[in-house]
Amino acid sequence: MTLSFYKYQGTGNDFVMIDDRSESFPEGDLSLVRQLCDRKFGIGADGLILIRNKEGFDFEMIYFNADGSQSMCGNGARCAVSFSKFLGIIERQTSFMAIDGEHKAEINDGLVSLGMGNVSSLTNSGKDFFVNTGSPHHVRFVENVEKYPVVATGAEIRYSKAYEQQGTNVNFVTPISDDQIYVRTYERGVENETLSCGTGVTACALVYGYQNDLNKVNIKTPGGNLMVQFVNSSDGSFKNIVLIGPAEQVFQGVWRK
Ligand SMILES: N[C@@H](CCC[C@H](N)C(=O)O)C(=O)O
Repeated sequence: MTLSFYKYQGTGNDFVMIDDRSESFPEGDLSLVRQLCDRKFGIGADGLILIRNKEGFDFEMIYFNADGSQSMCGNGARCAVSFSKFLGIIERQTSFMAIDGEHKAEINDGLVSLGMGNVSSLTNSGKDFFVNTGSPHHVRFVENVEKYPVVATGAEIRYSKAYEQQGTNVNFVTPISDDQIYVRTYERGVENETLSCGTGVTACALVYGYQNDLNKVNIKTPGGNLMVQFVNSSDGSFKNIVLIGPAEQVFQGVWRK
């Protein structure tokens, strides 16, 4: 089998990107997805994205975590927008389909602004929060996130009774200033910490915005900086949510097996 691919990263969350408008990728072959994402025996990535044609939209993004499971991916979607521009499918603005529905996005000077789905509520989980931003996210505020045991505690929460059914991503947050937070994320489907998680930082920004009556939050992650803007209704519901940050092509190649 021969497969042409591109590698993209968005604040260090990295993806194998495949132009699959011909629909030749065997999308049901999850062991192939796992193999391609394997960092020792494959190309290596947090996830794999197929770009396909979709009637009524510029394209469809089909996202797989490194373990073959599927969900919405914010950083992956920003990379998919950048890749679609590279392929000549879009110019500056787009409307595309993802697993959680339609998204609109725009590229300006390498920065991708991605419209996210509305969030109707934040749920309290003890002192923590749960928010679904297209993917499920547990949010915990901690003293010093740079020193926090993200992988050990993240795995404990992800596999806890409360999330037995679907699992969850787990975010740890330390405020840096009135409008900036530092976020580290344990990702379901990668089963490890990633350098950044787009739906995760969005969830954390909404919780911080709710607590501090903000409409915009800057986020630092181990992989770089992001910004989330939103209309905050002050009752735990949010609309016009936009995730903004860089998305870059790293290399292209051919995989043979
Ligand atoms: N890295 C992603 C989130 C990918 C999905 C997640 N691991 C899940 O299974 O819920 C992002 O940038 O949002």
